Amino acid sequence: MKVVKFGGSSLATGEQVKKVFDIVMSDPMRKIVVVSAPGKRYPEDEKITDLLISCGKYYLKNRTLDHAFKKIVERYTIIANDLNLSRELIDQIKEEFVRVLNQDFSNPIIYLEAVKASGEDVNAKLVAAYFQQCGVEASYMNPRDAGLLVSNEPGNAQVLPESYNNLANLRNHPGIIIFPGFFGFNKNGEALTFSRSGSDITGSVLANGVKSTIYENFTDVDAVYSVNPMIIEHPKEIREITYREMRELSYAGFCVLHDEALIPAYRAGIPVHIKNTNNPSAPGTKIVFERVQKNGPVVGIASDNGFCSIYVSKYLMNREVGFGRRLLHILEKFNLSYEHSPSGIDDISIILRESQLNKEMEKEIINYIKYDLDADEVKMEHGLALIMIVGEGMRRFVGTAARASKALAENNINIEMINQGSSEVSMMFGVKEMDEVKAVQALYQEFFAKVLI
Ligand SMILES: Nc1ncnc2c1ncn2[C@@H]1O[C@H](COP(=O)(O)OP(=O)(O)O)[C@@H](O)[C@H]1O
Ligand SMILES: N[C@@H](CC(=O)OP(=O)(O)O)C(=O)O
Repeated sequence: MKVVKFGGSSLATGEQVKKVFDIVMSDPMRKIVVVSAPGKRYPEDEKITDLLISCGKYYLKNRTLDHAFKKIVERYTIIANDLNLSRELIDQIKEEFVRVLNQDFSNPIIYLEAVKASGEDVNAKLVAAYFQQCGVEASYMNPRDAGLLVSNEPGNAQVLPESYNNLANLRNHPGIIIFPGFFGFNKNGEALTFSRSGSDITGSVLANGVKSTIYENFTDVDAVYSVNPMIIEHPKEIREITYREMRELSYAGFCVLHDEALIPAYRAGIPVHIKNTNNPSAPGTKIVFERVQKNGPVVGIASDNGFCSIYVSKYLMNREVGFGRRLLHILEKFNLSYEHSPSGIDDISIILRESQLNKEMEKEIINYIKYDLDADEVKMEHGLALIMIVGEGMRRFVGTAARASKALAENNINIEMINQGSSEVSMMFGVKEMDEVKAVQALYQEFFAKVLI
């Protein structure tokens, strides 16, 4: 049995849904199909999930349907019409969105979660209706009926361990199951979503639950590339990558797969295969336990921006037992998570996502650190980009950091900080945001220009 996930780009139009159908039908092992809500048809287009967020917020405030609602119904209507689905189904879709928008308003956060989840839920019903119309035994599966239980963390839910046993029963379900991605239910029966792009997580969780032979994740690119294709044109394709390498790269900016989508598959030893809905015969990328080392130490280079650093210096910090703990405790008080913390004898930097902070908090944090920790200097630096070079081979190859630093120096890029991951499969370079693209290009030249993948 195989679990197959199709992302928003694979379901953005009726034509795309037909491709999805052909792909599923071409392999009788493909029994569980996880779907996202329709995504962008072209770069400036809007994703259904974004439209739902804006429409839900508006309805909550004004109790009237706005322009976003019209666009949502229009998108599903176009898709349904392209697939020759009945007028009745289109009316049901509209009624379903009106029903979701008129649910209990008492908890605005829970309300918005249900609205967000409805994009996937309605799409799964639509896709199931199309499969049935084509004469295939297929049915929509509600995550609540399947027992997909999640934690009470709106917009960032985690799967509860008991879900896996519940989901195992799907193995006995007749025909093809069309399962909405992106959300599950808490123990009160309320819909809660994973973080954005979380349908990838649903696919991986289902793959683990039913012990799928493989988890196939269909998207709109031929493979995972060694670098974001928006930065380098036609970058080298990765054929095989380990779970650990892929998790590092996903977390650091390879948005092709959600970084939390690897662990459930990994724990059950299920390989993940990234493939292209628009070119299903392309070999794609396999995510596996171990791979044969080819072509040097680095498998991929990811980057992301929107980071800041808190630099703290204090003479004899090295001798002060508990300094690090007290510093991190201050961040904990402000409910801040951090990414890295490179340190020296008398100083330490904490790298955080800027979006967690505002000016007020910033001032307060600096004061706390200055006075509670009696620091000599505390400063906040904004506008940082983090570049991550990743590869299991880095453990064995000598001189990877030197090659990377030399490539950056030759391109006149100042390195603000360097941090090697403890597992030695990743190395982080902090640069100014304005240097991000140039830095990725320089590193790509250094590590991939002469490689034959
Ligand atoms: N290293 C990479 N390899 C492949 N795609 C990448 C990479 N980094 C970023 N991407 C982007 O990820 C996109 C696919 O992810 P996403 O839009 O979430 O797909 P889906 O709609 O299938 O969920 C690609 O179109 C590509 O622009
Ligand atoms: N539709 C949700 C979940 C998702 O996974 O979407 P996509 O497959 O288009 O990344 C989102 O936009 O976040």
